[in-house]
Amino acid sequence: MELRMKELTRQFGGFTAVDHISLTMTNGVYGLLGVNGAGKTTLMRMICTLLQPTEGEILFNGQNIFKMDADYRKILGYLPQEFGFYPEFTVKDYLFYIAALKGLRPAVARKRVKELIIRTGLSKYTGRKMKKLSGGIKRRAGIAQAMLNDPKILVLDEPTAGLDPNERIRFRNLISELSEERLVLLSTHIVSDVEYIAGEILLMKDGALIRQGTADELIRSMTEKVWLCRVEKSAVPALMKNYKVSNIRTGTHGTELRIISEKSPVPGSVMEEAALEDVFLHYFGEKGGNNDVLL
Ligand SMILES: Nc1ncnc2c1ncn2[C@@H]1O[C@H](COP(=O)(O)OP(=O)(O)OP(=O)(O)O)[C@@H](O)[C@H]1O
Repeated sequence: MELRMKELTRQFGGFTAVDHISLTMTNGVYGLLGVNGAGKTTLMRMICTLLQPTEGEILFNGQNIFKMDADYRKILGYLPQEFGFYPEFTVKDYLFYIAALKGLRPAVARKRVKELIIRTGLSKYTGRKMKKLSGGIKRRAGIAQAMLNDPKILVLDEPTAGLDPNERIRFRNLISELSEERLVLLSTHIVSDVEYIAGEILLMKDGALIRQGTADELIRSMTEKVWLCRVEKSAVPALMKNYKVSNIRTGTHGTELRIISEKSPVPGSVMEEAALEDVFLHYFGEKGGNNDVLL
């Protein structure tokens, strides 16, 4: 299986939200990582045929997905950032409703709903109204609906947004499990969401794909280094202004900063091994302490 984007572009008026992206994906988990407004949702909406490209094309096994139309949607599952549901529906009603919309035969729908309720850990909540579910449980229902047609391509837009750390880990594990024998594309601006489960990480900035690779490959692609610097508290504002600071820890013996920089920022800085969070800051971070995406 192959999903291929060729020079994919989407403009809104004069603004280019997705800028000539060329990419080939096969089975496995792809993590689309970028700051807010990078163009992740726009890209995903095109992959889900909800938005026409201004230029370029998307091919599934060589066929244009917009021409494949319903045949393509049969093999697609999509969890949007905000997904609509009738608030009065119970989880079970909701899943059967989506199964009907997807054109599943009743016997198949019954089997799939049952399987997915177990797989997504929804057994306790089947009779609960959608409007009464917590964010994490609602997203489990969202994943279950996206999986109803056993899609070959599963697209998840910020599936962990607003989840607590436990739910986030549960979700990651679930996505890993679901990724067997299918392509999963998930978008996030949280590094840890993709660090362990994405075989391939795609870095998106201002509509373009600026890098792709495994976590290790991306770490090796850094031209800057990571430094641990212990300084007096009074030196912190100047360092924050002039460097990309990924972490600050204040202790009894002064303040320790983790800084991304080509050269040692202050005498006595110790070079540290880079992590994926540092890669994010290397490519997306700004000097001047404006790194709230990370902190
Ligand atoms: N329908 C639209 N009309 C005009 N501009 C749009 C439209 N949809 C998206 N944009 C713009 O395109 C850019 C990319 O938006 P998009 O939602 O794809 O980014 P994103 O990476 O998914 O961000 P977020 O993580 O905040 O959802 C933004 O500047 C956004 O304002």
